[in-house]
Amino acid sequence: MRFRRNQPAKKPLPEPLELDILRFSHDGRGIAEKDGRIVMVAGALPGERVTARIDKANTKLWQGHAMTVHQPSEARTEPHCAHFRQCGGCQLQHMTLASQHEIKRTAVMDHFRRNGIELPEAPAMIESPPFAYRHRARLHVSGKGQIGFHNAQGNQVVPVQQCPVFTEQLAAAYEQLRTAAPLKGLTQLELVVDDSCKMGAVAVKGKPEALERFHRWVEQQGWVWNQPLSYAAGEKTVTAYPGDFTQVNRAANLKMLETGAQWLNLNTGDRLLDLFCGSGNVAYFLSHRVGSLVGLEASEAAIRQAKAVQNGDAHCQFEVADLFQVDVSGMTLVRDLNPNVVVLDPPRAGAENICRHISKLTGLDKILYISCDPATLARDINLLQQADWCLSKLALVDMFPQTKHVETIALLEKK
Ligand SMILES: C[S@@+](CC[C@H](N)C(=O)[O-])C[C@H]1O[C@@H](n2cnc3c(N)ncnc32)[C@H](O)[C@@H]1O
Repeated sequence: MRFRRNQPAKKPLPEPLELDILRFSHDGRGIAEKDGRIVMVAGALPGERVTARIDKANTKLWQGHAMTVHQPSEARTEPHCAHFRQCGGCQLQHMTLASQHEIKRTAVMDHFRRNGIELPEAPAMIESPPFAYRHRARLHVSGKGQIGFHNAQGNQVVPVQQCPVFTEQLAAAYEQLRTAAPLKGLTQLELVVDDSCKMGAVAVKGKPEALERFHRWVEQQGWVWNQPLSYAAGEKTVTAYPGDFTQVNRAANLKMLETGAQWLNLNTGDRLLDLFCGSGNVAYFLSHRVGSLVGLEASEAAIRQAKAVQNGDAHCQFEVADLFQVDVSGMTLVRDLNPNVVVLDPPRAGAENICRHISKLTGLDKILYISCDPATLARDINLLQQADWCLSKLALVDMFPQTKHVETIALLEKK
């Protein structure tokens, strides 16, 4: 016989309550205070009085969502998408683009302040079309074979019919996929459209027979799943397989690269080291402006693509490297390059290890840091400042409108 220990009875959640929303959280929720406790309310804006249902209650923090808004803020707008609230993809569709920019600016400045960096002024925002910007999407499939995005908790697939942040071509392909593709047995797939409107779709996770069936269907549509797609990078064209990293917002990506190029003001005497280079989006945008270039990246597939588009660019070299493990200053390829400019474009984890050691590259005088996570960017810039680097330019890039995410680009110069 097995005995169960008595579990303490679960405390019931508090009744819905009326709250005055005081400020934003970094992820776009409204913050209120009640009896010395912080209450985070999804779908509520500063200045609003709302009735909120509490979904999670700890001693010091309650979390919930707005059921009724009694005094709407001027920053409030009607969400475009019927799935807003259920779908975890967008968090900010209920607010104007100007307020979205304000929260993103505040979030970046707060992260910098926490790391001891006071910004003299609010950084500029490189803007993007607010909708129809996304040319690539990672999608999930439910047990019933319905396709969509995860909910905010990441534990359920929301069967999305249409997504307003998809470009027109991606939206048309999504409709075809949703209504006609054999999805049962898959759990994750990626859909992408390249700069020549060629479609790609690759099953990422699922049962082997479901993957095979899906890829046969992809081929029947004239789409690709195991061939590279093409993207403009300035004067060059880079390629990447469906499922591999490419910037999701092509228009904002180009504006960001133009800003970076202007800040760096490169010439043919420059030697550029591009770390986390992917298949060469940044490297090829800048390659014709520099004398020599080395790109390093962990993905073998991406490096193969970067090498494949060199077209006689003998001054560009690309190699596979795990940049979280190696000290780049010790690599022969890097020592031979003797870079004076580094581009860093790491994943969300940032580039802490590199920032601790980068000053060993004694010829270096400029670092362009492109980041998709302001928390790790601020941590890394703090490290660089301690090693005699000075933050000389900073801009935000609205790479993911309607979502809480923001891209940031920073120029650091040696003191
Ligand atoms: C934000 S993407 C930037 C890619 C490229 N610069 C671009 O614009 O397309 C980050 C890149 O870091 C690579 N990466 C992730 N972990 C890595 C590691 N440990 N070492 C080297 N590269 C890594 C990813 O494969 C991805 O290509």
